[in-house]
Amino acid sequence: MVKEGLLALEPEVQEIFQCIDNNRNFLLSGGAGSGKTFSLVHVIRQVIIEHPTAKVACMTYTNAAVKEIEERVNHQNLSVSTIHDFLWDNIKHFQKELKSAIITLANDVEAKISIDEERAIPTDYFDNLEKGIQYKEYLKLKEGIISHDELLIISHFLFENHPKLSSIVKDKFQFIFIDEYQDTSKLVVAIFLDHFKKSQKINLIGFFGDAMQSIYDDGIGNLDEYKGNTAGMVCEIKKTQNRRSPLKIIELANRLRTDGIVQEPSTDEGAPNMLAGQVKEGNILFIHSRNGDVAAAKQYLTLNHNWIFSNAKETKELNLTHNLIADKVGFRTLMDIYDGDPVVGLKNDILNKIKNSNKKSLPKIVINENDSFDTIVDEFQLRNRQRQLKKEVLLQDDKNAKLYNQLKNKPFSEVRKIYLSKDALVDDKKQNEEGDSKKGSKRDSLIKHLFKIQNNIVLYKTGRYNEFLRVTDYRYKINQVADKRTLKNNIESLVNVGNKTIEEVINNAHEKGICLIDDKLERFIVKNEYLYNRVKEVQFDEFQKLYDYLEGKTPFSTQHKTKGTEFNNVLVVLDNGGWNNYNFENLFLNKGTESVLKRTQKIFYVCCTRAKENLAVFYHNPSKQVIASATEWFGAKNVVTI
Ligand SMILES: Nc1ncnc2c1ncn2[C@@H]1O[C@H](COP(=O)(O)OP(=O)(O)OP(=O)(O)O)[C@@H](O)[C@H]1O
Repeated sequence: MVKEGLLALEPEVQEIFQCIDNNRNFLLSGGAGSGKTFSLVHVIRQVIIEHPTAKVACMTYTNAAVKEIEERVNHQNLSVSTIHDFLWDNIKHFQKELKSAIITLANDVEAKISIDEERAIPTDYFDNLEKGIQYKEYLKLKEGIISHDELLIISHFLFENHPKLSSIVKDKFQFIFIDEYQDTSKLVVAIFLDHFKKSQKINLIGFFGDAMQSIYDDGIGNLDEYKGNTAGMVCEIKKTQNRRSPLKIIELANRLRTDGIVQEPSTDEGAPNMLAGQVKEGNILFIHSRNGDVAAAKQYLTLNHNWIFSNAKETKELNLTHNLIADKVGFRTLMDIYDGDPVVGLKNDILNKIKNSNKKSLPKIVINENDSFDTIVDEFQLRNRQRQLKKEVLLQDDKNAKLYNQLKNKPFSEVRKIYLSKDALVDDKKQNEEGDSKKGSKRDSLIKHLFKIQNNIVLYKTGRYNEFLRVTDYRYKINQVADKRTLKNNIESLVNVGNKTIEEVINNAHEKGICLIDDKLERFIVKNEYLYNRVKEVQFDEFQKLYDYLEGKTPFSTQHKTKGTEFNNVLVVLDNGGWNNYNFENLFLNKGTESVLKRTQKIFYVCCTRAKENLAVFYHNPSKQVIASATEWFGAKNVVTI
């Protein structure tokens, strides 16, 4: 029987439906730009047509994919979420089992969950929790709060030991699709492919992804051990055509792949890499210089190849870390507060020492938590006499000394709670409309509040008045025309932030009724006094630069966050910023520690394959051997020195 609309679909999607018809789980694999995300959307749409009563869950990592899927398939039977939210939604109501799972795991020395208690954890340990077990951005196991890593471990345990749970989820979702499967944890794959089998109910799991693009160390990498044509295994369907990249980039990408998969340009006239029935040629360049000046490379591309870096939608500069980008965009102070606080660093060193002494067979370090931070620091310095005295070094710098003095007399029990993470600042995952942590934004409440203020400013400045009226807190005050006039005056006085500090703008936005200081922010300030005192003094216009960066309005992105996206012009900066998990020299020499080499090869593959027209790679001061490899990969005339 010819199915509705199916013939219009690509052959690989038709193959997927053969698997679906035979109740076989499947894996759609293919190199970058082969159109996996595109196919995922088609599969979901077709499933909804063919199975109008079935519920479909789709899990994905990248913002680009969430947006694309939500925009293109807007249907009540489809729920798109992260894997973590999916798991939590499905286990959170089983509080009794959850509590018992955590206790069992905490008492198992092999398991990676530990409740910091001297004794074995009794079975009634969580009986008096008011809100039960909760899932949050941070971990407080004693209070029943689990975070990302624990969620995976606990979910795995529950599905492993309660086949009924698998039945419930299988009944709820007849189709479960997982995008970018290569970066999914092994535990998650085990839930869907091992533990689901313990239930007789029928549902279908589909994976989409590319083993060469597994760029996070905690992912499964590939599904090799699950591939097969028998029930419960995954049937692999390969996409070999490339629809994104021009010829030269496809050729380069084929060299970079280490698994022997060779892509060919698509024969599809409608594909983005086709022009008048021909696949585009494209351009690739390897630029190097002695001084490592990326700005000079950009100028070269602007003058000689007409790249327009101010067009953030078309042109991107990819750097390995947010830290490498902070100076270029202009949010260095904020980055240093969240990612380089020397005093909190010292506190973390102490905590790590204590933690390690618990694990190793060394004498256990016991401290008095009521002692002042200063006392504990001194104690630790005495113990580690051979090391440089960090405190003394730290105090030589006036700014650091000021920070140290803020904390030195506080009890250690209080200082230990100061937790700073750059994710709270630079997570690019937007919060959902309800503003809750639900959809997994790691931004903290202060940064979320600043985003809210800046959203108001941007909407007004860009003339999107209706949207502005929908988001501003002033909306509740508007009863008559005069109120709108007041609002206009208020927002106009807020828009020009000049040299105002973050604190001044927060207060200003509150007083003018544009963005009110809410309970969440108030609680945050009380709980995070040290952090707030630092952030509040930074100029608001520095935050505005960060905002533009996270909203994709600057030409910068990290190499990891660029996965799943595509741009006309891509400049890849090969600088590891001191992060020795990556080694770009060894990438070209094909040597070095295997794990580092593989990791670097994969990130480089991801970066190069983002380009739809032109790719340039910038390398600071390469050796002769690196240039020799680059010449082989890029072609002699495409290796230029500036
Ligand atoms: N069947 C198709 N017809 C027309 N355009 C397509 C088709 N499939 C994919 N494309 C386009 O080709 C480009 C690459 O597709 P897509 O982003 O889905 O690839 P991908 O395999 O998910 O890539 P990556 O692994 O790099 O994320 C996109 O611009 C997409 O819109």
